[in-house]
Amino acid sequence: MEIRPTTEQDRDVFAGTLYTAFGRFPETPDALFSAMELDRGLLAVAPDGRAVGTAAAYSFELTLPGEILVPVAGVTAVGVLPSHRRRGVLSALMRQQLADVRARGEALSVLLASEAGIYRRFGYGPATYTERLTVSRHRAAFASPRAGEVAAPGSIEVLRRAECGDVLEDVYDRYRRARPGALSRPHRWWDAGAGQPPVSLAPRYVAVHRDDAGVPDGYASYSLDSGTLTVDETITADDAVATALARFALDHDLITQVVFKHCPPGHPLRWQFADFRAGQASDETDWLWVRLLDIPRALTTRGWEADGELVLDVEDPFLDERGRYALTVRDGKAECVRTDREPDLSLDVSDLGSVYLGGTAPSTLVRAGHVRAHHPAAAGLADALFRAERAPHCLHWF
Ligand SMILES: CC(=O)SCCNC(=O)CCNC(=O)[C@H](O)C(C)(C)COP(=O)(O)OP(=O)(O)OC[C@H]1O[C@@H](n2cnc3c(N)ncnc32)[C@H](O)[C@@H]1OP(=O)(O)O
Repeated sequence: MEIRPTTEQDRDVFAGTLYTAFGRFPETPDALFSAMELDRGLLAVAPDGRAVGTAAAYSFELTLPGEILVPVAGVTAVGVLPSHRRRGVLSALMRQQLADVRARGEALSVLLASEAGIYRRFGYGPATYTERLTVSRHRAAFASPRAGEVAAPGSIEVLRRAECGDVLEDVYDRYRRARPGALSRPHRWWDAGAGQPPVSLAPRYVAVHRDDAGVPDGYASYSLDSGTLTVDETITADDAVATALARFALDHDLITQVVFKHCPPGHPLRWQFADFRAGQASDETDWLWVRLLDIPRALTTRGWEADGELVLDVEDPFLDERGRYALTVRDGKAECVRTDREPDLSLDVSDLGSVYLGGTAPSTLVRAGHVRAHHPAAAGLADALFRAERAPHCLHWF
């Protein structure tokens, strides 16, 4: 079997193979295909010349703790024909793709996993989480007066998605730069309506918040159905604006409940209600999976809030690599060098991916038996070091 890069001429065969892998019959070519970077695509071709597997990657920027932006590969469009599964086609695609990502100089690769059982073996670990919050409108009074005080000054205008122009793109871009775990949404995504609402052009209303000077600083896209107002996403870098947009949704007439999709775990909204049980969290799930391809570079690039030292023994079975690294953080800057000192923790590269953005505590993985702590203080030390001031969150779908 051959793994070969794709070109524009492969668009139809790539799409056909991928759709068959997912068992779908799209009536029109998926808008997502207009955002596809076919120079980053791979086809697995059987000896008879038939394409049997696909993989691709988008070029995104990921925000790391410390508001540091890095280029990453956003792995996507992975599929193998049902007739050719469990013969190593995906493994061959992943091997080639990881080599390509490294060759491009990207230290990290990320993805959303269709099934959680697939990607650990390739070195990916779940790193950000998301949940939905369902709020009964009639129990949603804020604890006054304190919670009301944090609402932002400014105004809200309701637009249709098609009337929003560049507003959503601009607001999203400011938001994602300040939010660890967030991905860029390249212009062509907005242009082509590639993705989920409100990136797609599906009919939606959008509450656009503007500050006192009239500059858009937040939005919530939503739809109404059978008494439920569903918010696809609330995007703002300002907590007070998020509060104003939540209040707007909760005060909407003709509804009994508001469903806020894509909330980061620990969202402050529940704490703002007089009745703590007014909001119920559900459907917690992993979102972004992270894979480190250059461990010293990845560790020295992210921001750090606590000083400390840790020796990590990292195994990467898929790439047949192993390394022991001394990570030293002083004044928020990290150094990471190979060492032969005794390790504090031994872990798989997928577990390093899970803790990298600060969204998974190393001690949880020690307790789960994934990570080995070599002395009693090691897990606590690692927790203090990897913790991010703000939990990473990603809601971009790709
Ligand atoms: C980022 C994204 O695009 S996510 C989308 C992923 N794609 C899909 O879910 C589409 C439907 N599924 C498929 O197309 C295929 O089943 C794939 C791509 C998931 C797997 O392709 P395959 O060619 O069968 O995988 P391959 O034979 O290389 O398997 C490698 C290993 O992963 C395991 N594996 C493969 N798929 C799965 C799965 N869905 N769940 C658990 N384990 C899996 C195999 O058992 C094998 O394990 P082993 O090394 O211990 O023997």
